[in-house]
Amino acid sequence: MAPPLDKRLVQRATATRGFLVAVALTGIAGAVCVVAQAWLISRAVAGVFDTRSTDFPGPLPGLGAWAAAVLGVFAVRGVLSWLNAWLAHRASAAVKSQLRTDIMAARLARPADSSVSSSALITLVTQGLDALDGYFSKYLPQLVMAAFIPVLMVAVIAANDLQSAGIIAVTLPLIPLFMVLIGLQTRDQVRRRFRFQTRLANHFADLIAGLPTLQVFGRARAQLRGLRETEDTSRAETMKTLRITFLSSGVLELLSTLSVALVAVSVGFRVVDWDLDLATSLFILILAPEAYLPVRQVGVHFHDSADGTAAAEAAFALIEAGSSRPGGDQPPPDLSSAAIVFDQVSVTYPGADSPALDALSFTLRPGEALVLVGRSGGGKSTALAVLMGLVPPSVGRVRVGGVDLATIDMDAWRRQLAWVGQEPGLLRGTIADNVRLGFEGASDTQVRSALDRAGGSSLDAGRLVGDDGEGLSAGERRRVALARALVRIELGGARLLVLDEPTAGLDQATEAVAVAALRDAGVGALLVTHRPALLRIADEMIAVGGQEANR
Ligand SMILES: Nc1ncnc2c1ncn2[C@@H]1O[C@H](COP(=O)(O)OP(=O)(O)OP(=O)(O)O)[C@@H](O)[C@H]1O
Repeated sequence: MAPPLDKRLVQRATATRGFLVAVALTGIAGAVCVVAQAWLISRAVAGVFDTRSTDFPGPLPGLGAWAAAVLGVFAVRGVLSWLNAWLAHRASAAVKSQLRTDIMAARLARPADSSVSSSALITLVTQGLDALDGYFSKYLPQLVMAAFIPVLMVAVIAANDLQSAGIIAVTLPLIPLFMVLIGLQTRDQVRRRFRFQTRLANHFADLIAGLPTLQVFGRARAQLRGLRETEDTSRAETMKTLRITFLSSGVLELLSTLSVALVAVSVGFRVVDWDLDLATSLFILILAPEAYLPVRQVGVHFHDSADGTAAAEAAFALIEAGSSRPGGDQPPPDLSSAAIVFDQVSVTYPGADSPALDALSFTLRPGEALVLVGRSGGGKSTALAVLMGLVPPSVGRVRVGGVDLATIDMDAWRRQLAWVGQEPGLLRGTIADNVRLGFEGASDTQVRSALDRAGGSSLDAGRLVGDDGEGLSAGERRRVALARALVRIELGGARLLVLDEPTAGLDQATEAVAVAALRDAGVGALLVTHRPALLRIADEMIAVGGQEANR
């Protein structure tokens, strides 16, 4: 079973401690109202039946005052319970927002982390964390109330009748005991359900993204079958969890009902024997279930919150992985005069048996253009990712002007780089907006000039681009990315071009224009390409993944 109180969740809830204290206080104030209400009802009812009662308020008309008092307490309880729910939801919203910010910061620290897919990340920050509502708005406040209210109830009952208080004090701990036993059985089930739900969400996201391919290959229907199977499994897991939830609340309900019945039997016998007056017995009978209720509710809300805690575990794993930011604090040496040295750099991705990049060594001097060549899958893109600080070397090191890249401030280092990837990342907005990612202050004329020199003279800078470059051809995306890199060098002060097949998909004439622009950029370049036009501007070729180098 998950611990009753997840320390990491509560520690993260720094913004919400005030809220949580207020939630507990309103809950306890509500319990005091319950005691007052029980007292009023028991006196009023006993007064009607027990003409010998000294508290008898008089004949029936006098009951009006009692009824008004009970209604007053009801109203106060209503307000307190509304306030309690409002505060709990505020606390939950604040924690979720804090966790989302932390997850995004962790992802930004390790943007190339392949251990969590984008769709899994999206599922986690949306519906995953929303499941924490149950934890913060129900479970946590209930846990605090379960710590105070039963003690208050037992103390009040003990002041009136020690025997009833004794029965409650003995039977009450059985409920948490059973909760622990049930929790031990449900822990694995809850985790399994969370995994299935995440898998279903990922499967669905993949399916939507790959729909055109699946249609062309005539596999869309087969995939739908697969989706249905995953959905069926997820439904079966949900039903299993629900069965356990209903069963466990039934067990806890039965246990507390039997315990209250014990109190009722003991009180009943003593009322018959005139050992206990009617008002006190009614008071105890009304209060007894209230002593068990908060503890029982903890069990109910524990299941409500289980999805949230499973999501929180996934969130913490991500945040903790992201807390080890690549790089350090050292300012990077200026690439106009510093050489980059790869010294026996190897990378083995998590879970892989063999290295993706094996003992790569080369020196890139200032202003030099160096091309990485080699078989597909040989590790060329991985070498570029190491240079940009997106993937840490598993073995070996990269030195810049003699300084280990692992100790350099990554933000400052990346300001010296202009990057064009195999699949350039474009954001929703205009083409000009995407070019300005290279340098925010670029004027319209500068954007236009960069687009022209990148072979994009036919591209309208004001044209809208959808999510992830939707609406642009692969070649058009590369030209926008090239223009962005040029702006980065000319206006943003970048000193090294990092290019991964930047002219793939361009026709010869457009490629010639782009290559000329890259040659004229006047900075060093580390590029991966198989295109002869680009190979010609290289000062040196480095073999990666087994192919011989050609000088
Ligand atoms: N994020 C990742 N997680 C796990 N393995 C990866 C990851 N990225 C790449 N790989 C694997 O590492 C190896 C090298 O990949 P990389 O993309 O660096 O090769 P490449 O030489 O650039 O290939 P290509 O010329 O086809 O673009 C491949 O076997 C690839 O499957």
